[in-house]
Amino acid sequence: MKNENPLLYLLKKVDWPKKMVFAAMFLSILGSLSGLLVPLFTGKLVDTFNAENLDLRMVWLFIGIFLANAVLSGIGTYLLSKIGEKTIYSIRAKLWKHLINLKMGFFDKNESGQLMSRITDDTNVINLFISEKAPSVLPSLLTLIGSIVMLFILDWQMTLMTVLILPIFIGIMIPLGKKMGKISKDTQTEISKFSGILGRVLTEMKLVKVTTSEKNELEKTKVTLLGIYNLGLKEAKIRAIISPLSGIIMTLTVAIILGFGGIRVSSGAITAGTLVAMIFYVVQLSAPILSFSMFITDYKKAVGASERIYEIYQEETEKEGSDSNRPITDHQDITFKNVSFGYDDTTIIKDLSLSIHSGEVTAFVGPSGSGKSTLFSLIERLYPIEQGEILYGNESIEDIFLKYWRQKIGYVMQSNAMMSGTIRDNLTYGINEAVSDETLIHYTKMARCYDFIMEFPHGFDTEIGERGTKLSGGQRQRIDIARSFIKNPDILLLDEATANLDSESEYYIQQALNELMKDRTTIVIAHRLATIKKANQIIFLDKGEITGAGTHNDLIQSHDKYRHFVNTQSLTE
Ligand SMILES: Nc1ncnc2c1ncn2[C@@H]1O[C@H](COP(=O)(O)OP(=O)(O)OP(=O)(O)O)[C@@H](O)[C@H]1O
Repeated sequence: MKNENPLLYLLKKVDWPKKMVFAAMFLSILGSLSGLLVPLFTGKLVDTFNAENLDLRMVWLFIGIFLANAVLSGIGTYLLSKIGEKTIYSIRAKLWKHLINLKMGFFDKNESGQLMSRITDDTNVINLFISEKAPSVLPSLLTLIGSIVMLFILDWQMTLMTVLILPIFIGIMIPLGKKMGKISKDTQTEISKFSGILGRVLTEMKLVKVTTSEKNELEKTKVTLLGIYNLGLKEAKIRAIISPLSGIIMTLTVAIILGFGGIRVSSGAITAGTLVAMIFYVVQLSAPILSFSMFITDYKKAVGASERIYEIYQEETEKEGSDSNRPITDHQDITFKNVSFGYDDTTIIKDLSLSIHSGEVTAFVGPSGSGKSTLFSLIERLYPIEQGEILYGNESIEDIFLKYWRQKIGYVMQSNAMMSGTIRDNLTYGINEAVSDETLIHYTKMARCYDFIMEFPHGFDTEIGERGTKLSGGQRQRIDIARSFIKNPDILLLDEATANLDSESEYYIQQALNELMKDRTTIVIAHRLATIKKANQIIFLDKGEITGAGTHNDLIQSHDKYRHFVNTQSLTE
């Protein structure tokens, strides 16, 4: 696996349009072969012209071959490019599909801007290679080999002298190509770093402004931008060597042919027509030689870009769990059995066992960093459990089809995550069937957000800006709650927001939550005394361990830390 060619690895993943590949190859081969006849006929024409009996049929045949060559090459090139475009489409679509299904841990480790750069910039480099460079390989190769063969046939001694230059050329090109590959890989890394910074800064612009960090951020990007600039210069230097070198080799070859050719024509060893044909072939050779010399560098660039995409492919996607058709019984208890978990080496959840009864309210309380949100992530199966298991009824949640499991759960996050788009888009995000206006009105009324939505001129179709920035914190919470109403989940994970809201807003949210929690298994990270008092059981979590469980009254009497917690946390009444 280690030494696998990453570009080849990506190409193997593509669904090739086999018939089209075959047709395109056939046409390009035909085009190249007919192209090889053109110099030969030109030579013949020169010789016949000299003999004073110009054969008109020959002229027509020549024009015919010339036109056929042009048309065949044109169609062949188009088809090859079409295959290139299809290939890159397939690579992008598959990469995106793989990426979106990766485990949460991957997204914790990688900056979103950098990932975006891999999907856009890196695939662009590969795109250039596949849809523009690679399709010309076969026709170029045929023209190259064919022209050399024809040259040998016409005059092998003279040809031998000219092709001796080729190994020198190749000997220079290969190390240059390698260097170019490395530069390209470094450039892509720098570009993705730059995209990473852009992504980070642009999404947290408010933080940048209020901390007056513009200058610092500009300084950071300066280094990266200079890095990209210097790498660009290095690349330009190599290209500056390659282009004139190819020119020199070309001129040298033509000079040899002309010099020796002149002598051989005058000595009668070859005809003038043969010399014309030979020069024609040498000229025809120059295009493929040039494109091959660049091809090595473009290939190295594409391999460099593929390597970074290959790395993403080596990351594991989320396990879907078993059979997608097996139904799951609703309203089951959730049981943690000796669950241990850590994001990396440090254990966050330690050998935790607990039962969450169906239809009841279980509240988690405990100091910051004790692992409450982590437990929610484990229930959502965002991270794989290291030891133990979580059961739904008698079945491990890992065995339930992932999509079904997550559809059973409504998660009202503390951050009240929103997508840019309209209020309607956000209310129905993740819901696959059409949601009628009546349903929206019904549930937004239950979530106490209908009135404020209607105050906007565009109602449900109001744009809320990136991550809902055009809404207030309280408004976002209620839209998030309404979203959960519409989803109608069996299990509700509720991370109560700690944001201090005015008493009216707080009252509405409380009403909405009470409504939402009815007839569901509710697991709540509680910050409101009202929620805690209502809970059927309260779990006190401390450094990933349960140190107390019971009702509010039980714990107030028996658990010192709990009593202290309730008294000092100034929980919202
Ligand atoms: N994605 C992550 N990667 C690595 N470590 C993490 C991650 N998320 C949380 N942690 C760590 O896990 C520990 C528990 O965090 P968690 O968010 O579960 O605590 P919490 O009890 O919900 O805290 P709070 O009440 O402050 O939200 C913390 O030490 C935190 O640093």
